Amino acid sequence: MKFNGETATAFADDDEDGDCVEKEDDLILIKSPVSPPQPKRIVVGYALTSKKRQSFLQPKLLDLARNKGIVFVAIDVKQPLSDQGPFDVVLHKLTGKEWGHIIEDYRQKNPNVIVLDPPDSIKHVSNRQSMLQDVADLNLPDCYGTVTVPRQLVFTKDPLSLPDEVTKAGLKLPLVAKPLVVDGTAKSHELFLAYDKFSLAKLEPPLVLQEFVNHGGVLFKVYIVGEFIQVVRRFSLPDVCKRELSKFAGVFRFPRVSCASASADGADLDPSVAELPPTPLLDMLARELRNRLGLQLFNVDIIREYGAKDLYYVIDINYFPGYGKMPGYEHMITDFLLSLGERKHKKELLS
Ligand SMILES: O=P(O)(O)O[C@@H]1[C@@H](OP(=O)(O)O)[C@H](OP(=O)(O)O)[C@H](O)[C@H](OP(=O)(O)O)[C@H]1OP(=O)(O)O
Ligand SMILES: Nc1ncnc2c1ncn2[C@@H]1O[C@H](COP(=O)(O)OP(=O)(O)O)[C@@H](O)[C@H]1O
Ligand SMILES: [Mg+2]
Ligand SMILES: [Mg+2]
Repeated sequence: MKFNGETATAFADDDEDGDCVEKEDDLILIKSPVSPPQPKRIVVGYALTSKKRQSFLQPKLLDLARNKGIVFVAIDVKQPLSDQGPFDVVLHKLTGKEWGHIIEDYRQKNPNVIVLDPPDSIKHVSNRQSMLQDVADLNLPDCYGTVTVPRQLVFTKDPLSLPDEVTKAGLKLPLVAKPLVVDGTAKSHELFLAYDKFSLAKLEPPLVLQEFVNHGGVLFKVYIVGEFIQVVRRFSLPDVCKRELSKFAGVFRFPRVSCASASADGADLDPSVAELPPTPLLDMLARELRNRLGLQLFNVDIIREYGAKDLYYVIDINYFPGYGKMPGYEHMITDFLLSLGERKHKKELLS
């Protein structure tokens, strides 16, 4: 097409790849796309137990993710991981040493893939002693309250020597006895409340014996997803009074109260018990723990000592917890995955 002695061009239809084909007489020029670049699709491979798949990959998460260009792809653990993908992000929560080796090897060979989270960091929080060590070492400024851990003793020997060990360590009754290692089994969540130290001999080591802290029967679960934080209230064990302690003896198994999806958020609670920990305190705690633990997906169980307004105890840290119970979790997860995709994309452009 000629116009004023100059060559004018007209766009033909977009081709399949979005490149534009420009026709000029019998000359065909291929031009780069004129529309802004489309955001990259994020492919998330996941290796999860069937229980976790059901609770985490709910339709509301999958739908929102699809709308935001995030696709979830199941990893086949029976096939080599390197033959699958390519993935931008890998989410995993499976137990066993073998899986740990597979994922570590994959991480090393694929440094551009974001693996959530590193197996060594997960192992660190699967032991009830090491998981709290980082909290004990924190030394956060006290301006919004004090964060510490209950006094505790790790016991791995003959159970008959337990009462003596408890006396030597100077631990105060009652005690919570917890299996040392958390491995995803129901047994690793079988906890006991001990009213006297002699009955402890009935329990099976390795154990962590932790001083019970009265906290008004409410626990705060702080869910962390990268830089996002959300806190919910859950029901917990009731306080133990001195009279009760002098009246009873024995060890009592107690149910997983705080794990139940029933939230204590709407309950009619004593305001001094229900008041959430200050946001700046939780922000600081989450940031420090994320860095120290090297984890992005975890939650922290916190209690506040009854009658001591600003004294907080971290009692448990869980890797990749039950996010599906958290209201609006699908937004937090998809926003986080998008931020990872963006970070990965920028890194690739620079390399
Ligand atoms: O399944 P859920 O939703 O009860 O999640 C469990 C968590 O509950 P929470 O979100 O803290 O209320 C649970 O937290 P708690 O230890 O109960 O505080 C654990 O993280 C559990 O994993 P594992 O058995 O320790 O490997 C989590 O189990 P998995 O989902 O990882 O199997
Ligand atoms: N030191 C403690 N003082 C008071 N209550 C506790 C203490 N430790 C645990 N609990 C209660 O027991 C529940 C389970 O203990 P936790 O350490 O969180 O184990 P799990 O990993 O099985 O959730 C807590 O949610 C809380 O209700
Ligand atoms: Mg817990
Ligand atoms: Mg736990």
